[in-house]
Amino acid sequence: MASVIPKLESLVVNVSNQLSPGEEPSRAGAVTPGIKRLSRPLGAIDIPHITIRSICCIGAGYVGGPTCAVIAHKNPHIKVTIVDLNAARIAAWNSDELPIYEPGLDEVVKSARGKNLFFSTDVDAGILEADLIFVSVNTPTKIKGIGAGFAADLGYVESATRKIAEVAKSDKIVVEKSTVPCRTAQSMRYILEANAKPDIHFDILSNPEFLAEGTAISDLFYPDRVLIGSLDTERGRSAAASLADVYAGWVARDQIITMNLWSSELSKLAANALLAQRISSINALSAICEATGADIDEVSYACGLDTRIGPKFLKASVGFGGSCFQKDILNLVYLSESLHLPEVATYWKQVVEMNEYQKRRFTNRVISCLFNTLTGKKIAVFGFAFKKDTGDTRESPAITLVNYFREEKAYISIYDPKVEESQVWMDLTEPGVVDETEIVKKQVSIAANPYEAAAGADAIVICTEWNDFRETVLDYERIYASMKKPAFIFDGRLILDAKKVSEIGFKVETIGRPRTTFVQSRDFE
Ligand SMILES: NC(=O)c1ccc[n+]([C@@H]2O[C@H](COP(=O)([O-])OP(=O)(O)OC[C@H]3O[C@@H](n4cnc5c(N)ncnc54)[C@H](O)[C@@H]3O)[C@@H](O)[C@H]2O)c1
Ligand SMILES: O=c1ccn([C@@H]2O[C@H](COP(=O)(O)OP(=O)(O)O[C@H]3O[C@H](CO)[C@@H](O)[C@H](O)[C@H]3O)[C@@H](O)[C@H]2O)c(=O)[nH]1
Repeated sequence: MASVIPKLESLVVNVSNQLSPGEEPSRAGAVTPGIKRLSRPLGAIDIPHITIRSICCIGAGYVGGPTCAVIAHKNPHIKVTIVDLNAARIAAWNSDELPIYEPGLDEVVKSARGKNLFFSTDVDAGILEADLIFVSVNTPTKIKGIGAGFAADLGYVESATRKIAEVAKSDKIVVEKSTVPCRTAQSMRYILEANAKPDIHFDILSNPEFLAEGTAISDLFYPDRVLIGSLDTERGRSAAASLADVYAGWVARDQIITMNLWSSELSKLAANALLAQRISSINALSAICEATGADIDEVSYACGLDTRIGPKFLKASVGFGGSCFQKDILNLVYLSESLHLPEVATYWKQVVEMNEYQKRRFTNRVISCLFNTLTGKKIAVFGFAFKKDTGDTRESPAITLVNYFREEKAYISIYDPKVEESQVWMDLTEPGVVDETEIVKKQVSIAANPYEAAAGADAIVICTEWNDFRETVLDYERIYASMKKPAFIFDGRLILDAKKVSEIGFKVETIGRPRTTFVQSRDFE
């Protein structure tokens, strides 16, 4: 696998003159009868196109699973088969315990599974049968080789693409669902055409996914937009029309947008970069609030009322996590560097650096409030998932914080309502290091509930904004009674009514609000 990665990457960043005549992406304003392109909705389809009867999705992960389950649920006439090499994951999709937690997902899967929705490890059979194939495999940040730490590892995309070329015996529409660097579709086309059987044609579309974890089902049911990128050729437009029909099973036509392939690929990276940038901006301002007496929630509210800014994604936090934001921004940084645009690269990199700073800054505040030492102290960590309503811990800020606390020789007790215990040990250890879990367990334990986590603790640190941690849900008086005194709460998610909780006796420290306790050098109040 590793040996093919540089090949694909070099194609991705060096293809400026490699399109065939007549296959140049459309120019601004070009309108094809029946298809409105370039940010305009896809209207009534009056160009010939095939009706999709069978879909295969390669990759049964956080995106492939929910997205294609919803497609099946909303299109009972389409057979949808989701395939994956991971047999345990497929077995879980076929069981009562789905492999991912997502509100509403169980109902959607149960409505269609066994009727027109199937989960299988038989990748070849899925490909053979399908008219349209989603490639929804992982595209993690490369950890070795050229671009390590920044570039997307396209090995899984390449491998899935080669498999399609090897197996297909009829024309296929191949859809990039994974988040990929700009011009990956070109690389996929080279691979498909170079390996295809005679007289078999592949059309490639980009159809990035914008769902957020925790709200995946409602995001899929009511998307802000569905984006389809295609070549501006007759075949490209026709393939886009076929995919648009699938979404039109439940999405209004004027929300289905078509544009050129490269705009579509870049729009996905751009949307994530812009969202993450808002969080880093508000987190940077939270540091100013803490030092001045301003309140970040009030600042967010005031700014968000400006209709040009809007209120969403302005919640200060202990830092953004999740499998996408950091990975996709680093991908954009790498793309910018590959295109010899160092200033652009530096600009976006700062969004990630600010996020790292926020996690360090919050940890420093915990240490400083706890009288400048964590040695031997017990810290209860409330929440380990990267956000509420998911069991996903990828890039969760809680992992970074727990590691910082460990370095300070604290004992840490973690409670999260959805994260599996085995996942916590995986996240806190290096892969392949023998017996490391046993070493970690000397300092870290997993609690069955928040009361157990907090018992005997010096401080609670709220890392995830689960509703379960609000003072309206938890009995903080009981928790206070069980803790060492002074008992601290560090609210890294702005979910508590600090006044109410401090009335119980807690010392409450909230991100983006001035310090209330043990201020040595300056009186901020
Ligand atoms: N997680 C999200 O919320 C989200 C949202 C939008 C877009 N994305 C993007 O979607 C893509 C998938 O993300 P995810 O979170 O679903 O990843 P994931 O790791 O949960 O799932 C990917 C799956 O693909 C399978 N796979 C890899 N190579 C395969 C192959 N050759 N054949 C069959 N199966 C194969 C893996 O076994 C895995 O189960 C990524 O590019 C990601 O950036 C993710
Ligand atoms: O105001 C905010 C909003 C979010 N977050 C944090 O940001 C991270 C990401 O949250 P969110 O964007 O809601 O979840 P994701 O599942 O990572 O979804 C993002 O990444 C997906 C993968 O590309 C995209 O499809 C989605 O559109 C995009 O929102 C989480 O740690 C949140 O707690 C904040 O700190 N403050």
